Amino acid sequence: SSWFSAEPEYAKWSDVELRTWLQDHNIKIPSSFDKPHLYGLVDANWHSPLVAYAEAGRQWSLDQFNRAQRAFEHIKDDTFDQWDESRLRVFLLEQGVVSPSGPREQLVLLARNKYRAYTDAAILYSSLASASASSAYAGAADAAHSASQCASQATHEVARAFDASKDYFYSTWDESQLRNWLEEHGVVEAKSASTKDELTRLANGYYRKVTSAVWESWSDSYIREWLTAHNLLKPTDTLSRSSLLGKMKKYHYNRVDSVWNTWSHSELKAWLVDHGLLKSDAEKNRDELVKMLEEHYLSAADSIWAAWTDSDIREWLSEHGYLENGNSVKSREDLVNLINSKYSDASAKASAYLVWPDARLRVYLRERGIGEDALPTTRPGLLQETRIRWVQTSTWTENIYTRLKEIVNSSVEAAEEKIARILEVLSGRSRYASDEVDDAREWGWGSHKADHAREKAQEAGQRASESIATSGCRVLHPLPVVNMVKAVVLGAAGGIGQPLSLLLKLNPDVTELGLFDIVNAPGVAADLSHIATPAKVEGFLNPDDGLQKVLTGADIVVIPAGIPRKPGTNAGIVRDLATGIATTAPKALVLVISNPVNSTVPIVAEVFKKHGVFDPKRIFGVTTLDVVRASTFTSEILGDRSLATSITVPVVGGHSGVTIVPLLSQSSHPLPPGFGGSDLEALVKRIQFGGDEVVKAKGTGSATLSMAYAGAEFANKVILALKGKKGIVAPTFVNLAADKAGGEALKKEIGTDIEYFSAPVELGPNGVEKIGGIGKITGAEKALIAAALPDLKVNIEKGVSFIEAPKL
Ligand SMILES: NC(=O)c1ccc[n+]([C@@H]2O[C@H](COP(=O)([O-])OP(=O)(O)OC[C@H]3O[C@@H](n4cnc5c(N)ncnc54)[C@H](O)[C@@H]3O)[C@@H](O)[C@H]2O)c1
Ligand SMILES: O=C(O)C[C@H](O)C(=O)O
Repeated sequence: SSWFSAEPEYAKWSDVELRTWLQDHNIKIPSSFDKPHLYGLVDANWHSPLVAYAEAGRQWSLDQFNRAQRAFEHIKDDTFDQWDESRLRVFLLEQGVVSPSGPREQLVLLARNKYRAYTDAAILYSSLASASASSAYAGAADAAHSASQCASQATHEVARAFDASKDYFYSTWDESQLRNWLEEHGVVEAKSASTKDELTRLANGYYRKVTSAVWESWSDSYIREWLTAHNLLKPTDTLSRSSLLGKMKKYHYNRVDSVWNTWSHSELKAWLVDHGLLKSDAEKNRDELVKMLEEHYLSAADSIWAAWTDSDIREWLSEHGYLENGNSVKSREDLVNLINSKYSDASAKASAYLVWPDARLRVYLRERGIGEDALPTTRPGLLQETRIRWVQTSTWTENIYTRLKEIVNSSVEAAEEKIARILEVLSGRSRYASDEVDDAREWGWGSHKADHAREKAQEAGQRASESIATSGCRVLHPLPVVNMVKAVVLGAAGGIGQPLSLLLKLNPDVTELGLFDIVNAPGVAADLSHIATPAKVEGFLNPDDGLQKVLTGADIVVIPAGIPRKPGTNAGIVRDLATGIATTAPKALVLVISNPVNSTVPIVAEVFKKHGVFDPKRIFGVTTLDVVRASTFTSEILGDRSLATSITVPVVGGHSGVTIVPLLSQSSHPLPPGFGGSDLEALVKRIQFGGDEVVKAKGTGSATLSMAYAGAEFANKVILALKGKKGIVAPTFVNLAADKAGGEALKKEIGTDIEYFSAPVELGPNGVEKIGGIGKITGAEKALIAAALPDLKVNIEKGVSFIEAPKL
C-alpha cells in the first residue's frame, strides 16, 4: 500500500491484536463483540483523549503517581516561570531527571513536560478510581448496553408514542359526551357532525385553538410521566392536576424551542431595535423577525455575558490585568463592554444553552440537583447557574462519560435512583424520540389522519431503538471497567491440581486464582504467584474458613479433589466441597473433574438442589480428556501427529469405560479409507480405556498431566464464554434440563429418558447455552450408545441417591 494510503495501522490486525489493544487501553469489550465490532471499537477509540491519557498514565506506577501527586499539589502551569534555576533543578531531580542541565528556559520546559505528564496521568487515575469505585454502576451501564435493554427501552418509547396519540382526556368519552362537551364550548359544527371520528376531530381542533401549550391536553398520567422522566417529580408524589399543570408551565420545553419562541411580535422587534439591527419603523412579519434574531442573538454581547455575574467578569478582568484599579469600573454595562472588548474569543463562549428557553434551563438545573426552591427566578440567574455546570466536552462519548461520573459521584443515595439516571443518560438519545413523539401528537390532533400520527410514532420508536442501539454500544468506550475473572481450584495441591493451577495462571483473562486443598495449597500459591501473568494467586487450607475464603467471589470453580479410583471417598469429598460452593458461590460455574464424573456431577446437582440454588446450566462434568485422547489417537492413526491439535472428534455419553462414546465417523479429519472392523474397535477401546493405560504405566495414581491440560482446555473455553465470546462448543457431561429443547431433542435421538449425558454443548456467559444433538452416526456408534446407557443410568442413580441416602 502507498505511503499516502489512509489505511490505519490497525487495519490488518487480527482479532487477538484488536482485543489486546482495547484491553491495554482499559476499553471494555462488550460481551457480544466479534471481529468487525472489535475493529469498530478500536477505530472509534483510536484518537480518544482517554486513550491518550492511558498512554501517558501507563508510564507511571501508582506509587510514582502518588508521590507526584504530593509534589504537584500546588503547582499550576505557569508556576515554573516564577522559579529560579536552582529551585527548578531541585524539582527536576526529585522528579527523576538525573542531571537537569541547560539554560533556565530549558529547565522550565522540562518541568512543564513533567507537569503535563502528571496531569494526564491524574486524569487517567481519577477516571480509573471513579470507575472502579462505581463498578456496580458501570455494571448498570453494561446492562444498558445489552440488546434486551435497548429493546425494552425502544419498546417503551413505542408504547409511549402509541399512548400519546390517544392520551387526551376525552379519548375515553362516548359520542354523546363528546357532543355535549363541544356544544358547551360553543363549537357549532358539532351539530352537523355525525360520527365519533368527526366529533373527536372537532374536539382536537378546538383544543388546539384554546390551549397554548401542547401539554394542557395531556392526561395526568402522561404529564406525570414527563415530569418523572425529567426528575421533576418523584414517582410517589401525588399532586392535583392543577399542580401538575403548574409544574409543566414552569418546566415544559420542546427541544427546538429558543428563548424568543415565547416573545410577542413587539418583544421580538424591540430586541432587534435595541441592538441596532432594525429601524423602529420597519415592517416585518414574525417569521422575518425570528430569522433575524436567530442570526444575531448569539453575537450580541449581552446574550453571552448574561451568563456571567458581575463578580465573574470582574475576576476574569483582574486576573488578566485589565482591572488594576478595579473600582473605577462600576456599572454592569461598563464591565460587559470591557470584557467584550478584551475577551478575544467571546464567540467560543457562546454555548448552546444561551438560547434555551427558561423552562429548559430550569430542567437542566433541576436535573443537576438544584432544588425547586433554590432555582433562580431571573433569566440571568438561570444562565449563570447553568454556565457553572455546563461541561464543555469535545466528544459525545466524553460528554456522556462526564455525566455518568457526575451521577455516580452525586449525593443521590439510592443505587436504584442512580442506576435509573444512568440509564437515562445512556439512552439519552431517546429524547429525539420524545420530540418526534411530540410532533406526532400534534400531527394527530391537528389533522384528520390519526393513523398518520401512529405511523410517525412508530417511526419515532424505531428511530429511538436504532439510536439507543448505537448509543448503547458507543457509550461504553470510555468506561474503563476491567472484566475480572476469579478462578478457583479445589484440590489444587494434587497431581492434577498443581499443573492445572499452573495452566490457569497462564491464562491472561484470569485476574484472580484461588487455590484450596487440605494440604499445601498456600505453598503452591506462593510458587505460582511469582509467575509474571496478571492473576493474583492465593492459597487456603481448611482451618479458618479457608473454603469459604477461597470461594468468595468465584466465577468459575474447578474440582480435581479426591483420590484416583476411590469413588466412595470422592463422593463425600465432592459433596462437602459442593456444599461450600452452594453456600458461598452459588452462581459460580462448577467444573467437576473428580471421578466418577458420571456420579459426582449428580452429587453436586443434588447438593445444590438441597440448598435451593440448583441451576443445571452451571454444572459441568469435565470429559475433555476423552476428547483430547480421541484427537491424539486419531492423529496417530492418520500417521501425522502435527494434526493432533486440529482434529476434533465429538465424544458423547459419560466419562468411564463403555459410557465413553467417541463419534469417530464425525471426526473433522476422516479416518483412512478402509479403516474399520477390529482396527476401529481397537481405537474406540483405546479412547474408552485410556485411563487404564496411564494407571498401568504409572503404577500408582492416574492421569494428571494430560488431565490438567484437558481441564485447562475446557476451563479456558468456559472463561472465554463467560467473557462473552459466542459460539464456543465443547462436549461436556451436563444435566439435560440445562437446555430444555436441546435436551429433549437429544433424548429423542438416543431413544431414552435420561437425566445426564455428555454432548457437544454451546457455552455462554451463564454456562450452558445450548445442548447440541448427536447428529448422523453409524450403526456401530448407535450400538456403542445403546451399550453405554445402562451403565450411565446406574452411575447417575448412584450419585443422586448418595445425597438422598449415602450408600455409594
Ligand atoms: N475427569 C477426568 O477425566 C479425570 C482424569 C484424571 C483424574 N481424575 C480424577 O481427579 C481426582 C484427582 O486426581 P489426582 O491424580 O489429582 O489425585 P491426587 O491424589 O494427586 O490429588 C488430589 C488432591 O485432592 C486433595 N483433597 C482430598 N480431599 C480434599 C478435600 N476434601 N478438599 C480439598 N482437597 C482435597 C488432596 O489433598 C490432593 O491434593 C481423582 O478423583 C481422579 O480420579 C479425573
Ligand atoms: O482413569 C482414571 O482413573 C482417571 C481418569 O478418569 C482418566 O480417564 O484417566
